[in-house]
Amino acid sequence: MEKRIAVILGDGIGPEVTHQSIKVLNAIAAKYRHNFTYTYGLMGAIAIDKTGDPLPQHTIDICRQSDAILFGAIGHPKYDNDPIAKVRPEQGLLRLRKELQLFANIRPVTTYPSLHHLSPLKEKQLQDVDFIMYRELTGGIYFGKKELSDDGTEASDLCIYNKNEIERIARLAFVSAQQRRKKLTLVDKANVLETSRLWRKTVQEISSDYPDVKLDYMFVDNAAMQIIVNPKQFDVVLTENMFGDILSDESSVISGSLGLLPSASLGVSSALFEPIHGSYPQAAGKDIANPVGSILSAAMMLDYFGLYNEAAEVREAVAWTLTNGFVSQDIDPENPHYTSTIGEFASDYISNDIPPNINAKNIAFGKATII
Ligand SMILES: NC(=O)C1=CN([C@@H]2O[C@H](COP(=O)(O)OP(=O)(O)OC[C@H]3O[C@@H](n4cnc5c(N)ncnc54)[C@H](O)[C@@H]3O)[C@@H](O)[C@H]2O)C=CC1
Ligand SMILES: CC(C)CC(=O)C(=O)O
Ligand SMILES: [Mg+2]
Repeated sequence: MEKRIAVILGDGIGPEVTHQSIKVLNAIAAKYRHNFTYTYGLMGAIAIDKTGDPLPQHTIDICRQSDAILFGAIGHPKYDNDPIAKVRPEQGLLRLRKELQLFANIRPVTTYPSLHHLSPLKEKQLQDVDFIMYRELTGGIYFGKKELSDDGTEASDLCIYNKNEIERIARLAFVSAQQRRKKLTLVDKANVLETSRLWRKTVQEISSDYPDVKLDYMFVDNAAMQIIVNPKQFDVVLTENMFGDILSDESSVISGSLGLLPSASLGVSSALFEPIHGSYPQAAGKDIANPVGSILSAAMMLDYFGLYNEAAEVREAVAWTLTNGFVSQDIDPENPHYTSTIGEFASDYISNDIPPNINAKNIAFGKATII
């Protein structure tokens, strides 16, 4: 199969984690005789530095001309710490999502038994957790009108949703629930927010088209608590943009680290795949970030291409690295491995280059060589 992949490495750890995904995709391509070609575009702080624009037209063009987009992360402390900067890296990502109408952000949350003992949560809370979050991605408060008063002492952000925006992602979430455990939880703040009431009304109305799915509702403050105390109650979680942003970072604690969770952002004719984390600037260039969220995003991309066996093999390679202790310092600070080592081992596993009796404890920190 021939696929053109637009790659946006971005800022901070974006390049180093995305390079591991490319290693893994290349191993898949070689093994299954696919031809993946990569075209690179700039976005974020690096794009501002080089062009003055966080999303240059060239990047939009290559994204439109590709079959899928693989994205790292954007963001830089020089903008985070400058509240009056007018041009910001995040504007690039938000604009790209809007331009390509990437309205459905899908974030699966699973746990790995081999990591349970490293989790801050109790083992019994982690067993059998398997849910998927459908986060609306092109509407809501992130895209509403922003205002700052002339004297700079008052600010507002408008949260706006229309029925169509709610319905199109809700239908995807219902279909996902039909293919899973047939439960859909709408998370909102309908006791307070008019937009949330529109979400409830719209989702209620279309629920009759999916009679086999049990629909329930949860206020977002309660959901933030339930995700930690009883995560296995969830199957498909549907929510608006900002709530989904916050709850999915929180959900990553169940898996073990923010660095583990992948995502797919689907639109009408484009699809983008990115880990849910940001640019983690403290780790940039140190080869210590967890690449698994990015690698699993590449697996979601393979699913999107219809390459289900290949996607399953990438997930198997990741599970193998985690089970055998090839993990980064966020997972195991006592015995950490480099980002690049984990990527190499995952791709070697796919290429069948891994000796069966390999053990992380016999590997020097950061070196993909057996002692
Ligand atoms: N999609 C994107 O590109 C996003 C960009 N950002 C931007 O990223 C920058 C940093 O934001 P933060 O709030 O610090 O969020 P962040 O997600 O970059 O990092 C938060 C914390 O999560 C952990 N972490 C994140 N990714 C990790 C990885 N791969 N491996 C191991 N640990 C990891 C680290 O402990 C880190 O301090 C900001 O400029 C922000 O605007 C934030 C979220 C998403
Ligand atoms: C720029 C932010 C809205 C990105 C983010 O936090 C996310 O998509 O998870
Ligand atoms: Mg986020």
